Amino acid sequence: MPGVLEIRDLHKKFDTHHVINGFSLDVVEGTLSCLVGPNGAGKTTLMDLISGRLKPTSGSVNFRGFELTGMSENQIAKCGVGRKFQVPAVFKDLSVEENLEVAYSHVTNPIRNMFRFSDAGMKRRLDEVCLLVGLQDRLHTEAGLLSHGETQWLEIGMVLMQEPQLLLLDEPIAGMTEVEVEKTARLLREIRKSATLIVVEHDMGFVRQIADVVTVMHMGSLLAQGRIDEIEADPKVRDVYLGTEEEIA
Ligand SMILES: Nc1ncnc2c1ncn2[C@@H]1O[C@H](COP(=O)(O)OP(=O)(O)OP(=O)(O)O)[C@@H](O)[C@H]1O
Repeated sequence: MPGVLEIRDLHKKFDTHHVINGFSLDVVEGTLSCLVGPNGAGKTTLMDLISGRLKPTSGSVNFRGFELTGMSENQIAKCGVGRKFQVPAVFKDLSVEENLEVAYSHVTNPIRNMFRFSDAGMKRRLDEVCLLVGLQDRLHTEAGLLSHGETQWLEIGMVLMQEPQLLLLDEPIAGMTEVEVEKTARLLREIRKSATLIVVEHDMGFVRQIADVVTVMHMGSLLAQGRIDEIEADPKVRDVYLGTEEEIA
């Protein structure tokens, strides 16, 4: 099946340090892929290259026919690629609703910010997103007063305001309670109904819960890709990442 995202022979060097080393990948539309691999494998750098935060040394990142490598971060966002970082970047003094409004205006058009209260499209999206991330009862709460989990969901909501077709998430459950993790798993499966997701994740229990496809990186290259059971049984993945059976369990 053709990929909605096609990465070909991607390289990124920081001086002499070859961090992404001939990485190629096809991501199928409507799937939730988990990107795993040892510390320093290049996962975050890869997300930075897809979202335009970094420029590759060479290679191609094609999303829905658009070559992203020559585009700015903002242009890439407008093409439908949304990114959520591990550390939330919400505006703590603004309410949940205001944060979502700002996120909507930011990508559509900054000038829209001035007219946001009369924007019916934004209101519709705000209602949809609040319901999806479960913050409909916290609309008027200052973001700084939210729990850790709620803050993460707000930030996911802020990215969703831009209606991304591809959503990149960096370790979304870091620091969450068990209940929050369950809720986040449900949320990501729900988002998957209308978008493709790539989630960088270390927690293999969570990966088992959510992933359609698992992509394993090692030293800047693709080591393996497949269903979770295939990945967990793959000797080369066990060698460099998962370790022994006891460690997997
Ligand atoms: N701006 C930079 N300059 C130099 N080296 C960098 C830079 N950014 C990342 N690196 C190096 O690139 C390598 C890959 O880092 P990256 O953060 O992408 O790995 P990762 O797989 O996300 O690791 P982790 O799971 O620990 O977050 C590391 O050795 C890191 O030190």
